[in-house]
Amino acid sequence: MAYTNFYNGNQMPTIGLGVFRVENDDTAKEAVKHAIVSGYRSIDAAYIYGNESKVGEGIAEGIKDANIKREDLFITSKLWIDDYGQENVSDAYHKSLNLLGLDYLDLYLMHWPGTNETLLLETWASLESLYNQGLVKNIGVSNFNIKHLEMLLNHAQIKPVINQVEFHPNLIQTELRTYLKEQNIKMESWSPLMNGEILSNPVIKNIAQEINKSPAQVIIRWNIDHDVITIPKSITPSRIEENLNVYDFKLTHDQIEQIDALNQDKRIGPDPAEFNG
Ligand SMILES: NC(=O)C1=CN([C@@H]2O[C@H](COP(=O)(O)OP(=O)(O)OC[C@H]3O[C@@H](n4cnc5c(N)ncnc54)[C@H](OP(=O)(O)O)[C@@H]3O)[C@@H](O)[C@H]2O)C=CC1
Ligand SMILES: O=C1CO[C@H](CO)[C@@H](O)[C@@H]1O
Repeated sequence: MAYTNFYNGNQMPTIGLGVFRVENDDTAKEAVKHAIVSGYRSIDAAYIYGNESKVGEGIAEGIKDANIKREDLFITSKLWIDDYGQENVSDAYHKSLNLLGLDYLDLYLMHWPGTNETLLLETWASLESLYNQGLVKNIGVSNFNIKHLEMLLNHAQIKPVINQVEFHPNLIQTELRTYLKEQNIKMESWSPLMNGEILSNPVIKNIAQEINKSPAQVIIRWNIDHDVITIPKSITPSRIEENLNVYDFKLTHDQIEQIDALNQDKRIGPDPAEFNG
């Protein structure tokens, strides 16, 4: 497993398993367990996904079956907008911990900026408080655009280590990526495979054929080559394994440029400037 360094010296696995739209039953448990046994060390969960309890069971069984320790894993969850505000954050954090069966998270993210600046800043201050109390190892944000980040950084005591945003070959986020690099904040990509849609793109398929890898592996490698942490979701054991198996090759400069050229600034999810849950 390869790791990405945060500005604070902590490290996060470059690839993790996403669990959005995974049923809160044995599907979630088995996918997470299979991922851990196959070598994954990072899981991207969220309260709003409604599956933290079965994800937690998968984590517990994965630790046992892979014969590793909790500290070997990097578990992320996200604070949903309904729980923003100073009076709610600590309860929401502990609610996620209880569901996951954990006593700390490696990373807790504000899931969306929302449209209320005061509430955003108050909520970030509450995350800082969790961090300062040693209850969570790292704090970060998700779906923040440059405007949200500038506002946050004007007030924050602690910088987010990460911004998790939509990123795939049709939305390459050049401006935001440059800004995050300048700020020393890591980018993490959600829906890296465009929820499967981009896998049949002829350019991607061509490159995959050229190097004898799958389209998903090409895109995941393209994330790594752009220094973007990524969390492809799969509940299919062979795909879970395939998506981690990208460390024995690199894309050429030309192949990276071909994929970059697929950009259309096209989102499959909401625009953070407007979305409010
Ligand atoms: N912060 C945020 O606002 C958001 C965060 N996320 C996070 O990002 C994660 C990933 O994004 P997500 O939207 O789930 O979509 P992805 O882009 O990861 O695509 C998942 C889809 O691709 C399929 N797939 C996965 N691997 C392969 C493969 N090797 N070959 C062929 N098909 C494959 C999966 O099928 P199958 O499962 O059937 O194998 C599934 O249908 C989420 O699970 C979540 O953790 C997502 C959205 C928003
Ligand atoms: O991570 C995500 C998936 O679930 C949420 C809604 O159900 C989305 O808003 C969010 O972006």
